[in-house]
Amino acid sequence: MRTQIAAANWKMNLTLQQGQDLLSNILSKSTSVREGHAVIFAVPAPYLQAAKEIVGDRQNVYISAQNIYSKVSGAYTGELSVEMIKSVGVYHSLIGHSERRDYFGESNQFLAEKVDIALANDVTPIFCLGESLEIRESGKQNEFVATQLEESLFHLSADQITKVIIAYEPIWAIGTGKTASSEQAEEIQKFLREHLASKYGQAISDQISILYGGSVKPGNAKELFSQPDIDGGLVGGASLVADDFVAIIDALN
Ligand SMILES: O=C[C@H](O)COP(=O)(O)O
Repeated sequence: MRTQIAAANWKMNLTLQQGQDLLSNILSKSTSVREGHAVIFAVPAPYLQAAKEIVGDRQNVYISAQNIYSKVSGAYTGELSVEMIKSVGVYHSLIGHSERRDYFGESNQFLAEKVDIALANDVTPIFCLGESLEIRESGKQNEFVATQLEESLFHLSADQITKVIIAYEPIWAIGTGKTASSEQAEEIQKFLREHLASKYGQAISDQISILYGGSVKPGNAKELFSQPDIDGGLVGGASLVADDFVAIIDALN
């Protein structure tokens, strides 16, 4: 059984106090996260340490960065390194969120470097991919996400790929209130798993958690997460509301 994951992405929202209150509130309502499940909070960089302190030694709850740079240290003003996040006890990072790809021009090749630096430093990449509305309407979504996988991840060894969490996020469903139907999401996530299997074999592919992201809400989480190739969600807007995110955690299989 693959790990079933509810991952919150706060994006560029909340003050420190608001973030601390939200996290404490969620953890007080979701007191234990059972084996086989994981709850991850991708918080703004200045809050990583405080968030980590709130989580303490709770089992299966993790704090994540929203981005890392492809180098360990050096003259890269404004960037965040794996060594920095590890120094505050954080061992996860989103990599390749569509907002990073779109607004900051992050290419598949550049993201491959970020994945490499993360894995070389025992940081788990939560690697995001997904197609735009234009690509979806042209019917080329499978081809597009296959290229994203190939160019950023297919250089990894079988051992390395099992350490990556993948999040499929159709750009047209992010923050728009339009969710991919559970059939649409399952269809492409099944394809992603088959594509991983074509490279690494079914046994390896079956170990990789593939999350769905894009307007996940309490009302649709259960149906999405009950699909065979959807192993939880990467949640933006609804992760900013304690009761909503707790309901999404509760919807994990
Ligand atoms: O990282 C999360 C995704 O971008 C989804 O955001 P959303 O739940 O607000 O649509």
